[in-house]
Amino acid sequence: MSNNIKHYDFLAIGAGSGGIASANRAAIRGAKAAVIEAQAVGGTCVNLGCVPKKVMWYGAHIAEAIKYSEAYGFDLEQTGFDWARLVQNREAYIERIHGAYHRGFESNGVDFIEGYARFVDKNTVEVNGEQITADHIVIAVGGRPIIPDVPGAELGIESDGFFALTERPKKAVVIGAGYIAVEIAGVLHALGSNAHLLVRKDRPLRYFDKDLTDALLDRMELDGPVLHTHTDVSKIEKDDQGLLEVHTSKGECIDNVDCVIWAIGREPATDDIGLEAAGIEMDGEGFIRTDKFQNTNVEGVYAVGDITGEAQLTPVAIKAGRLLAERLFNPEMPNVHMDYSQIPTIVFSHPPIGSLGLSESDAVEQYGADDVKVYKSQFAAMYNAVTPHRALSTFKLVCQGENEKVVGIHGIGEGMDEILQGFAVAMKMGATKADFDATVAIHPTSAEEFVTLR
Ligand SMILES: Cc1cc2nc3c(=O)[nH]c(=O)nc-3n(C[C@H](O)[C@H](O)[C@H](O)COP(=O)(O)OP(=O)(O)OC[C@H]3O[C@@H](n4cnc5c(N)ncnc54)[C@H](O)[C@@H]3O)c2cc1C
Ligand SMILES: NC(=O)c1ccc[n+]([C@@H]2O[C@H](COP(=O)([O-])OP(=O)(O)OC[C@H]3O[C@@H](n4cnc5c(N)ncnc54)[C@H](O)[C@@H]3O)[C@@H](O)[C@H]2O)c1
Repeated sequence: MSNNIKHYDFLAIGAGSGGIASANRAAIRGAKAAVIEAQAVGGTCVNLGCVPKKVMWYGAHIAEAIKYSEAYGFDLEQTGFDWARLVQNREAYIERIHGAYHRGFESNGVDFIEGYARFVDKNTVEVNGEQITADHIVIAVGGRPIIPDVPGAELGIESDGFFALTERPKKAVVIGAGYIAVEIAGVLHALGSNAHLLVRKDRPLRYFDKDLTDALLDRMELDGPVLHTHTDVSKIEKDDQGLLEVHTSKGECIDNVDCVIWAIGREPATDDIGLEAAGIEMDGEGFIRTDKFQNTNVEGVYAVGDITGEAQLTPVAIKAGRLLAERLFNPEMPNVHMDYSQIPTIVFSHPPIGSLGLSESDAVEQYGADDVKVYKSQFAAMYNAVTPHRALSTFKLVCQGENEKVVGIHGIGEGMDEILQGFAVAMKMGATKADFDATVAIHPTSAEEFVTLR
């Protein structure tokens, strides 16, 4: 091998959640490791996903608290809201995270290479005209938002564009029914935009337990944003004033819109990374499917994170990346792999939704109705109870079998985003309803509902 070709034990393509985690862990285990990134270190989660989204959600949370503060005795006069200042502070925070990543690379001995990588062969990639070789290469290139093929679609933005907004839209139309659509529409509404959410079927988040989405529909009806069900977009046009008109399949036109946001899913970023040069196979949608060890069809090449099409969540990419590095470089863990079952998830809606395991309908389908028992509570969280906003929370456990093993934990309500993690440990350990009942409640909380369900 020529001396001017850099060679590594482990090379990650993409410095997002999966790439960073795997390269750091490989280096910690003694491998000579590098990570290549074409854009900003941290990837989607840090720059265009979880982090900026959660900051906006906290902003929305404060707006809601101000709204109901009167009932708590406050006499506030809100004279304005500075979207630009929130964005500036958010981006400054993200800059600090970038710094922390670079310090992490330095202390672990990971080389950070800026540039766009393409495979030359299974052990070689080209970046900035330079070739780099590695014994092990992990593809962690993530995905990007989809814009559909609808007339005028380009007049809209997607989640990346949402985070680039420097002022609050006056009237926004969000199209889509998944996490991103629900979260962005909720944030816009709470921060004072006239926000509309357009879904093609009867409700957003259709793959979640129906009791949760029923409750979400009630909240949207009570609080907003305006939900348009059974609505497809047929075209988008610009009016004389430069505002947008969103035409729907129902023959309606939502006019005077200054921001249209597509949130209809993400596509894998595999189209231009030279997979064919290395003989790496994709599925029909462009995802790189792996076995449980994150192996692709080519020896020495792996994939982790969103690009695998598995649960597209940051902690999943991180865990899969770390476990891959352990398997490759830690002799004590030669067979370790990610367990993709029982992944807890939160939708940062208003209020948040938490979900883990089987929905009631999935449990019935899997085990039969006679083998499934559901415990459910609807209640007004104390936070709301003293305000005129008597909105309800819904918490439920789905149990299976004679010993009532908990196979599903679901909730929508204030605090649910922080409640689920601990219960996820219990479920992972195989807890039964009796174990929940044997646990002393913490009062007064919403979480105590889960251990007092009858
Ligand atoms: C709006 C939004 C909100 C989200 N909120 C949450 C949340 O609250 N919680 C949660 O768990 N998940 C959330 N997610 C999902 C989460 O961001 C992803 O699951 C996670 O970032 C996936 O990590 P990854 O490493 O697979 O890919 P990414 O984080 O997407 O990283 C891939 C990186 O690879 C780089 N890259 C691509 N091609 C190349 C190349 N050829 N050469 C070099 N670099 C390349 C890209 O620039 C990118 O930085 C959200 C996503 C979005 C879009
Ligand atoms: N809180 C979180 O953890 C969080 C937040 C945001 C994103 N994410 C992750 O990112 C992934 C991507 O999120 P997403 O919301 O983009 O995708 P998604 O796959 O969750 O939802 C896309 C939605 O758009 C709908 N859709 C598709 N084409 C459409 C069209 N032409 N018109 C109208 N609707 C259409 C689909 O029916 C689907 O409901 C999620 O699956 C999730 O794993 C997680």
